[in-house]
This record gives sequence, structure tokens and C-alpha cells, in this order.
Amino acid sequence: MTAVPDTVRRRLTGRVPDDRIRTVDVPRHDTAEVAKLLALPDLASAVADALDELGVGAVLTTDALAPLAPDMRVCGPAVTLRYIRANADPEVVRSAGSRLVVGDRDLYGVARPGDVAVVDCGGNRDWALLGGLSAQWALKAGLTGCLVDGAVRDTATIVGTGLPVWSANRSPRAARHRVDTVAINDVVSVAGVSVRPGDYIVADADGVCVVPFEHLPAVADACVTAQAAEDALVAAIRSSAGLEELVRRTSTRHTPE
Ligand SMILES: O=C([O-])CC(=O)C(=O)O
Ligand SMILES: [Mg+2]
Repeated sequence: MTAVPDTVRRRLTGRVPDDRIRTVDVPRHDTAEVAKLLALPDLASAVADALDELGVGAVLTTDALAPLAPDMRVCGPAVTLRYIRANADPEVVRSAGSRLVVGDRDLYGVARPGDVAVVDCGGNRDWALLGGLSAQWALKAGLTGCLVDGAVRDTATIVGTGLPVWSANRSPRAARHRVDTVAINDVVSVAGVSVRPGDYIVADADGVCVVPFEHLPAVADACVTAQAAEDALVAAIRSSAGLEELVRRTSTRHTPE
């Protein structure tokens, strides 16, 4: 069983039993790596190019997970939560005072400022696992974003909080009494992509990139190099008098002898 230190214990509600908290020790890189990435104007596209170049990681399109608002962007290490769908009728569960556990608050409790919550909803896309209250709790804990492979609700309130959230669906119906928490900080599956605690989530209006923890520094360096080349190309586009000059200045074609 995980030893939960007192500093973390004071941040937990106690709803999730300790044996479902797989670890509180999530690896994290220096925040300078995150700052390099957040400086990129087209964050997820740049990171996706670097993942292609290095042959690592995974991406998800906005068909799989979409941001609640187009200006949302995030980069940070994942803390994870996995649910399963409960079999019981929610009315029966509610009247029996069941111990089905909603684990979002305790996920935020084990997180550190800068982390991104990643929620595997066990295939449930119909019932909301995150709403306005949850978003405000996440912000209080210092989370910088949430990915929910399921539904969210209270969209107006969530967007108003400024917390960046990506989800597979939206639904007004709550998942309370319909799901149970299996694990906090275990490997999860999000739209078919595995995410380990500490893998970096990079997301914006174009979609989501999952950067394996060990590759983050190389990805950040590749992005900075590619951005410098792109900036030079943009300067050439802007300063060329016309297309002929632009093509001449940027062409790599061999001139015939
Ligand atoms: O209550 C719930 O289950 C989810 C919700 O609406 C919130 O977090 O505000
Ligand atoms: Mg609500």
C-alpha cells in the first residue's frame, strides 16, 4: 500500500481508500522545459512534429478529445484517475448509501501545482465526471488543466473559471452513483492511448499530444529548433516584395548548370 505522507493526507478528502492510490510520487521535469513549450504559438502542432521526428508519443484529434473553448492550452505532467462503470441502478445505489467513490477531489489532492488531470472514464461517455465545482477544486489545488475521456457538464461555469478542459463529450447527467474509482496514479487509457503518471500532456485547439516522460527534454529542444526555422521563414514571407522573391530566397532547388 502507498505511504501517503501527512503533507498529502491533509489535501485528501478521504473518499478514496489508500490502496487505490497507486503512488503519490509522480516524476516531473524542471518547469523550464514546460516554459519552452508554452512559448510556442502553435503548441500541439509543434509538439506533434517533434514526436513524429523522434518516433515517440501519441496524439489525439479533437474528434477524440475537444477543448471546451478554442483558446485553451496546457502543458504539464499527468496525474491520473481511472473509473469503472458500476453495474447497479443509481436509484438503488443512492438509497442504499453506497460507497461508490467519485475520485476527482482526491486526484487533485495528490497533484502538485502545474499538473494536468487525466481521467479514464472506463468507456462511459454519457455521464459527466467533471463540472463547475470540480473545476474550481482543481484550480484551488493548482492543476493547470484536465483531460476527461468521457463527459463533462457545467460548461459555462468551467469556461468562466479559466481552467482548460478537454473532453470526449458533454452531458447534463452526473456520473455520481454510476461509476466507481479504481485507481489514482496508475496507467490509464485515454481514447486508446496509454498515459502514465508523469507523462506530459500538451494540448490546445488542435488536439492533444502525449509526450512520454523520458522524451520531454528532447521534444522541447526539437520544438525550439523547429520554431527558429519557422520564424525565419515567416520573416522571409513578410519581407519579400512578391512571390517570385520569396521563392528565390527560400528555394532549395538546384539551379541547372
Ligand atoms: O457534481 C458532479 O457530479 C459534477 C459536477 O456537476 C460538478 O463538479 O460541479
Ligand atoms: Mg455541478
